[in-house]
Amino acid sequence: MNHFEFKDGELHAEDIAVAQIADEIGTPFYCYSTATLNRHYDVFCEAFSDIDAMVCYAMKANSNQAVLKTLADRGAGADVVSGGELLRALRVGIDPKKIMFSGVGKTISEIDMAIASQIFCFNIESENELALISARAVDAGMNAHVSFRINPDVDARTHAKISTGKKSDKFGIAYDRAEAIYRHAAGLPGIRISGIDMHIGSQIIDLEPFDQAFDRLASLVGRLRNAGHEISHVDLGGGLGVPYKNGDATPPEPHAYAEVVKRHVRGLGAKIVFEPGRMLVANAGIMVARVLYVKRAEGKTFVIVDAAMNDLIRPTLYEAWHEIQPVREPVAGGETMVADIVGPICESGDYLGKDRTMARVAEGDLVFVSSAGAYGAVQSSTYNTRPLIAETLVKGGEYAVIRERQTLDELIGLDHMPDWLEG
Ligand SMILES: Cc1ncc(COP(=O)(O)O)c(C=O)c1O
Ligand SMILES: N[C@@H](CCCC[NH3+])C(=O)O
Repeated sequence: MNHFEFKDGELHAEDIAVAQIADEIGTPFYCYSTATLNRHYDVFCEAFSDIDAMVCYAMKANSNQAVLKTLADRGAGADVVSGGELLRALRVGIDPKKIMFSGVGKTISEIDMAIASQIFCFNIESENELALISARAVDAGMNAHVSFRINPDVDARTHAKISTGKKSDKFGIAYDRAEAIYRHAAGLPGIRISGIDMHIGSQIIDLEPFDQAFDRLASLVGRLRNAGHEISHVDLGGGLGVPYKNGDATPPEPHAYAEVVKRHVRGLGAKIVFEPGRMLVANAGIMVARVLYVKRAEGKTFVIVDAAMNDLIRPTLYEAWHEIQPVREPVAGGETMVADIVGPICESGDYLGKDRTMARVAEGDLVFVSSAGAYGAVQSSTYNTRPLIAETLVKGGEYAVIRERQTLDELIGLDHMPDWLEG
């Protein structure tokens, strides 16, 4: 469900015409809907209302402070993967007791910051990280609450670049080594074991891999408890896919996913933690761009827009499909065209969509790219010295700019001239 709809022939974000925002702030920009964010969060939580669950939003999907605060105000905790994300979460007032720290490469300063903040838990991914966290906690005179991310060696059947639960992936502790590392951790100072964790990948549209992985994790929990370890929470990660393209296999609804979850963990008597990212924010956002040129080449038409791969890299990085349509509602039976929708960047990989049949557009028209709320703005870059674009948030009939478009002076000003080039 999302709140981007055509009304009176024009795309609206909730109750505001997207063209109005474009006229007022210029293009390109991201636009998010508060109502969709709230709705997605509520649907996910409702599916787990009958168990002890904690939802830690995987803020890597969209870490804008206003988006984060919208979800935090609804009750979300945060799954963070860097000191920067931790700071963002603390700054919007998320209770440290609802913050998990994931990731294979936590640095000393990030570990110190998380220990000092007394977060809910570190998800530890290696023996070396365990040793470092133990040492830093002892130095700080504190105990760090930890769980271990277990790699269940399950194929999530998603894009290879976003699959994380096979033993060939860099993530987690090998399933067969789990009991040994818990035994070792139990004897370390500064370490307080509190749970277990897994995350097998993203944009998963099939319940079977979840089923297999949860089954493996639940049996491991039994063995760890028999060995005397306290497993008071079980973190099942994120990964639930979202619909991007009409006609593709429909991803499972949260309640179907919840059934699989509960089948495996209901009897464990543990708090169940989730780290959803994409399913909360992907369809709560669009990217809006303006057509610069329509270029007819031999056997091909290119719609060149003012947004590019630096603003939304998913199409070229993961061959991802995002629906692209004009902001003015196409009339039934109107003229169509087949085109590649591309940006101004000097790479043939700079496209937002290829061979798309769409309503005919002309120079100056506005188009929008759907399902761009997750892994959109957060993965943007300034390649070709293109400033980071604005982000907006709509609520009812109002909108706010929640991140200004970067100015060229800000962008170029990040460079420093060494002494030998001065003058
Ligand atoms: C550790 C961890 N948790 C949660 C997520 C969120 O995944 P998704 O956005 O697919 O829900 C990710 C990203 O894949 C992740 O790496
Ligand atoms: N960036 C990826 C998802 C990565 C998930 C993070 N572990 C995407 O856009 O699909």
